[in-house]
This record gives sequence, C-alpha cells and structure tokens, in this order.
Amino acid sequence: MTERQNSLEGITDLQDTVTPFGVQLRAKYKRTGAYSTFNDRVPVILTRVIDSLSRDKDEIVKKYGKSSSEDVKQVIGYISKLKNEIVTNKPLIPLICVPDESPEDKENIKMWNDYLEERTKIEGKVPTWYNTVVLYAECYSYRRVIEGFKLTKTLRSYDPFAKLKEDSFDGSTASAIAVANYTLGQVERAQQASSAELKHELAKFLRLSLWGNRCDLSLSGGAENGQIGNPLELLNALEKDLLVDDSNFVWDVLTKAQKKGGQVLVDIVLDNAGYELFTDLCLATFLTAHNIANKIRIYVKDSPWFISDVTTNDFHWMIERMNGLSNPDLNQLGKLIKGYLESGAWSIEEDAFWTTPFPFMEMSQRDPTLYAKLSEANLLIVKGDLNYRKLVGDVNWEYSTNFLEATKGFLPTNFVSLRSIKSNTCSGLKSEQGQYLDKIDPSWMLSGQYGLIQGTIDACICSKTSS
Ligand SMILES: O=P(O)(O)OC[C@@]1(O)O[C@H](CO)[C@@H](O)[C@@H]1O
Ligand SMILES: [Mn+2]
Repeated sequence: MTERQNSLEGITDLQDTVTPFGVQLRAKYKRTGAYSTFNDRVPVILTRVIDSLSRDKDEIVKKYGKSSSEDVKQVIGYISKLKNEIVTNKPLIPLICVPDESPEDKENIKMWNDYLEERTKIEGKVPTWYNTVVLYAECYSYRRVIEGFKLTKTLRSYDPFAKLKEDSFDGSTASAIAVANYTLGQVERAQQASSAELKHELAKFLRLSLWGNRCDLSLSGGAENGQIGNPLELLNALEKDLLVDDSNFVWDVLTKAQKKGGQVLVDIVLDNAGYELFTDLCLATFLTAHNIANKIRIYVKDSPWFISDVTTNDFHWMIERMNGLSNPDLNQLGKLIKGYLESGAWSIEEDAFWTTPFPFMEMSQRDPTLYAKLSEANLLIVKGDLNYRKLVGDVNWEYSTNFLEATKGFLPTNFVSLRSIKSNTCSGLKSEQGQYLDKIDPSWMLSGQYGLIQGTIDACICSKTSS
C-alpha cells in the first residue's frame, strides 16, 4: 500500500470493493477505475499541466505579453493547490466569481455552485473527491483547471492541453493518411455504389470512428496514445472485441429518413481531438458525399475538457494541419471538409451543457433548448466513454440491463453510441457476456480494448422528417 493510500484511509470511507450493481460510480470504491482516477490519473495530469507551464513559460510570455509571466506562476500555484485538495480528499469548494466576469461565465459559475449545494443536500454533507459521485467530481476537476486560467488576466482562454492534442494527431498521420486515401476512394464512388455496398461501407466507417475512441489522452494520463498501423487492416482483428453491433440500426434509421423525403439531419457529439476526430470527420464525409445525410451538426466542447476533447480551435487546427502537410490525400480531404463547413452542409456547434457534470437524462430539464435541438435530428451519434457514462447515468448497471432502460428517458431522437469501454459501466450486453469477460480479464472495462456500436434499437423513432 502506498503512503497516499494509507493517509486516505483516515479521511474517506474507502471500501475495498467494486461498485455495487445499480449504484453510481464513486472513487471510494477501491476496486474501480474511479478510484484510480483520483489516486493516480488526475494528479498525474495536473503535474503534467504544471510541468508544461514551467517548460513553455518563455513561449507563453512571447505570445501573451510580459504580464503573463506572473499569471503562469499564479496558475502553477492554483493547480498545485488543486492537486493537494484531491490527494487529501478535501471538500469541493464553490467556484470564484470575479467582478468583471462575462454574463455567460457568471451563469456557468452559478450553475456549478448551485449544483454543489444540490449535491450537499442529496449527500447530507459537503461532497469530497472520493466520496461523491465520480462523474461530478471528475468533471469538476476539469472545471477547476479552467478556473485556474480564468482567474488570470492574460491566460483566460489558454488551453493547457492544446499541444498534447496536436502532438497526438501528428503522431497518427501515417494511419490518418491510410484512412484519408480510403475515404476519398469512397467519395469518388459516390454515384456508383449500390445500396448493399453503402450499408457495408457505413458499418466500416462506424467501426473506424468507434476504434478511434481508443486514442483518448485522459485514460493514459496525458501520455501519447495515438494510432499506429493501417486502421483498415486492423478492423477484422478488432471484430472479436466489438461486443454490440447495431450498425444495421444506423443504416435503417438513415435510409428510412431518406425515403420519407425532406432533409436528413445527423447530429454528432464529438469526443477526442487528434486521430479520433479525424475518423469522425471521415464518417461524416462518407455520409455527406453519398447524400445519406444532407446536414450534419457537429458538437464540440466550449472549453478544454478531459485533456483530449475537441474544442472549436482543435477542429480548425486539424483542418489547417491536413491542408498544411505534404500529403495529397490529406490535403484533398482537408479541402473537402473545409468546403462542407463553408457551404453549411456541416456546422460546428458549441453548447455549455457538454462541459457540465450532468447525466444526459437530466438534459431535458437542465438544457431544454439543447434537448429540443437534438430532437430535430434523425440520428444522434454520441462518441466516447465519458458521453456513454453520461448516457447511462454513470451507474454500474447489471451488464444485461437494456440500454434504453439505462438511459432513463433520454431520447431526443434515435441515437447510437460509439464507445471503447474505459470505465465501470456497461449495459445492453447479452446475458453471460459481461460475466464471461469478468472471468477472463478483470480489467476488461478499463482497458479500452472492447467496443460498442450501441443504438436505441428498441425505440426506433421512424416517423421523424426534418425539412
Ligand atoms: O470519453 P473518452 O475520451 O472516451 O474517455 C475519457 C476517459 O478516459 O476519462 C475517464 C478517465 O479519467 C474515463 O471516464 C474515460 O475512460
Ligand atoms: Mn474524451
């Protein structure tokens, strides 16, 4: 047992168990990924932020001016304190509202502070890092990092993870080139492909986008985790790790919508920048080039989030990068994507809800405008592990619990989750599937090895027509 674990014993009611079934994940359950979130990962991530600020100080001063030197020091102090609060399991504290805060920031701070009060009531005491639900505490940890920068004068919009995200894409360019080449080949066949071929290819692009989700940086604590090899050649070998495959449902939803006439609208809630974003854009390109979707709205985060999540800046950075690299396929695909954005076939959408701690079942009350907007879409594609946790309320469901039951009424439209499994929550498996995996590999839910293409197949909303 490490020194930190010893000191934690005295200040939390740590339990040497997994999370009981039907209960929300909390870091106090020691045999879970939630426990390592605060015992290992987040402190390591914070140390990395501190190190990168010290390392990049001169560069920052050059870009943000002389007074940013003091701001860098201030943020380093802030993040060191935050790290200490976590490792000593201190109570969560309200966010600070400075006098010249923008109206949006004020509203956002109020939301977080109101929620702290709400959770204090629910739990009968002020939440602490290990004792409260980890979905809230983990989201709050990233919101605190944002606050560290917002409290400065010059670094309010500094993204401490930008370089990591950029390096991650640069480390995956050989794989991206292979996928770009394949995607362009599909685009060229736009008029000739039969319906059976398109269905087959859609399943392929869904898989590429799903397995792209293995490349997140928060699970690796910020350590490089890009894609290597030719992802198309890897697809067959990965098939055994695909636990649920509702690709046919996705095809059915889209083609039924097409037959009804009118516009087919697809919403994509993105997860990570770098190679994962690249695969998502290839999926979207496939849908647009073949007129399977007429309009695609792509949702990004409004602030740096869980290290690798896509912000608007990351999105634009990647297109610039694709156009700047000396590879004709990346250049051509980059131009195509830029064109889709310029023509309005695609749009980048920000919404503050994606950087809140709320499970999606609460969206209709907490952000009714977003819920109504998503309900305009024929299909919603939800990327990644954190979004899956939010979809199913971050509960340790019995594995065979129906996916729709686990999402507890969140159903703005048909949706599909593309997720490589990295946390202790999973629903909609065949009975015995999860128990079998528990037996052969106790950490199967944390490795990202296994994946889901999981749709709301039992609630097909097929009457929808957008115009
Ligand atoms: O949502 P993503 O990018 O697929 O995964 C984010 C993630 O790595 O971060 C958390 C670990 O701290 C886990 O919930 C999850 O596995
Ligand atoms: Mn992520």
